[in-house]
Amino acid sequence: MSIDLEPGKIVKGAGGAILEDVPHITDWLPDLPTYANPLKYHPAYAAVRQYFVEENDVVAKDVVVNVNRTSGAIYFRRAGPRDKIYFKPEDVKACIVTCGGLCPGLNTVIREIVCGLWTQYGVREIFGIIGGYRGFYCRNTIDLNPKVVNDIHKRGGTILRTSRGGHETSKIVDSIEDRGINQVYIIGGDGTQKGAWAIHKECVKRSLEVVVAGIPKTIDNDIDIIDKSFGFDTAVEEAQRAINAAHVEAGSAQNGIGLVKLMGRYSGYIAMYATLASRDVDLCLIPEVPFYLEGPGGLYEFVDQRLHESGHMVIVVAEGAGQELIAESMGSHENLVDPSGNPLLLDVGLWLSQNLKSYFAKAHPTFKEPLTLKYIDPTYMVRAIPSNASDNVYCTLLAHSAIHGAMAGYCGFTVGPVNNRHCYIPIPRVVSTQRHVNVADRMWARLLSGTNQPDFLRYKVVMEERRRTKALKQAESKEENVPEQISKSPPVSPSQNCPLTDVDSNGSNVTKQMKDDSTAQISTGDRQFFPATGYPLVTSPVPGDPTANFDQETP
Ligand SMILES: Nc1ncnc2c1ncn2[C@@H]1O[C@H](COP(=O)(O)OP(=O)(O)O)[C@@H](O)[C@H]1O
Ligand SMILES: O=P(O)(O)OC[C@H]1O[C@](O)(COP(=O)(O)O)[C@@H](O)[C@@H]1O
Ligand SMILES: [Mg+2]
Repeated sequence: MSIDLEPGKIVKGAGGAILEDVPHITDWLPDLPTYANPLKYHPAYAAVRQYFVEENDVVAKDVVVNVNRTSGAIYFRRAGPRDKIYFKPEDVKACIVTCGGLCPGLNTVIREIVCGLWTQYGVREIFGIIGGYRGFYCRNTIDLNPKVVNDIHKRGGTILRTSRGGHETSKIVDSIEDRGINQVYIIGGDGTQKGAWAIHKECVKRSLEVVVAGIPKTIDNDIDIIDKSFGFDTAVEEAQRAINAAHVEAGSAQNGIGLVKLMGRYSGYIAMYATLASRDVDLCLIPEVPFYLEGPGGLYEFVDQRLHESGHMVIVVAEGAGQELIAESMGSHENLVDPSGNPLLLDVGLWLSQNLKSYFAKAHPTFKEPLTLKYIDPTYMVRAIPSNASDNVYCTLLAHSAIHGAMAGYCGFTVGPVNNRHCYIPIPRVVSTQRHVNVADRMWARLLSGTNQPDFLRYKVVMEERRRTKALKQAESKEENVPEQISKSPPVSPSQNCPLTDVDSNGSNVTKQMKDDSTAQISTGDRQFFPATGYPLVTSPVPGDPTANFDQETP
């Protein structure tokens, strides 16, 4: 998304420090009055010394730095209650909306925004927008108060319902204006936050006395900058149950494989953490590491080896893994998207199950007993549950940080912890890049050393060879001349030769030669991937990219 930080919001501090600040309602309504924060007189908070955040308190983006390169360090505005607020509590009309996919903890965030506004600030008019963004202009609101939301944190999902698509900025802002809403709390992922920024900009354009606060939600943990998203820990914990079941099934059969598919469209965090937590997983496949099946260093070879060693194994696959490989093996297919424009994924779990079964049934002579493969897909079960204890506390902090920011007049922000301290991050900053598992940092190395799985580094070479072989076969079957670019492929140097075992149409093993060509370009229908790596095309740093932020350890 090409939205930039507002120029006036990059503040230079002492010693070369840079504050990436968030908008404030006085940026476009400079003469607004201020009011004393009622928390000063609140029995619970009045006794807490230094409860209020100082105007110049900031949070460092990076805490691990080179001592010789501290100038130019980036900071965000610290979250928390301010001494002065820009809304009289009795004048506040707040609304809450949830958008995008489900995530454990949504109801807790709703509950804590309602209870926080009600009990800390004395706000009495709080509305729920039903069914995501389109609910602003298609549905009536519901009244929210502490009684209505009292028990909702014990339930999965969102009492406000959610949806994809339907973001029509002007209709939404018309509805905000018509209803007299002046605080808008928007809970959702990267798509939702982009929508929140569009709403904020429209409010500024219309000079409305309205603040927009974003609370980041993503079960995939793919929102950049913040330490971790709420519901992620719960999802990883729940995934353990599926992995345990897969392990039991696999261990109770000769040549047993338990295959578990977990969520993660572009980012394999759930799969990686579930693998690290479980210790029963032999192979973890994530979107950031494209894999291949046949030949040296391939998946079949590893499965073969692990089954011979242990008699069973567990594979965890993130839903976004192997998309290019599947698309390529399917030939032509439709590129479908959901109503928000997110690509609909091909089912890697089913595809992998079928391929493993047919490969080991047809092609593997050393197996005396057939493969027993159990495929478990707990994806929606993992995200439909209520949040666990630590996520509940985290959701509370997010909600409170959001209401303190909004009452203090800050807006156009996404709230979240950076290095464990909550802060207000300009929305453009969190949506301009997507967060990925950094396969060059120590967490992925821990996983590799635990599973001893292949690194699939020869992926590009294998894919290029597959395409060349396919093109040759097609040309031969059409009894045409071999196309010039295929027949004249450069000779392969002996050091680059590596055998690749594949299966011919009779099920026999065929050994081929392939060329190590790391500059190979990849094209797969209309689906877009990073050409040199096969990683899906997204805007953030990717593994192997020298400009990637290697400082950031995974959470
Ligand atoms: N670039 C965008 N601008 C405005 N609204 C968007 C944008 N991308 C997505 N949205 C809206 O945000 C909502 C949620 O987006 P989606 O991608 O489905 O989930 P998530 O927010 O979890 O990433 C949808 O209603 C969608 O229309
Ligand atoms: O079936 P749905 O609702 O589109 O959800 C599937 C997608 O939702 C996710 O859980 C997260 O999506 P968002 O964060 O974009 O809402 C993905 O992992 C998954 O691909
Ligand atoms: Mg998203």
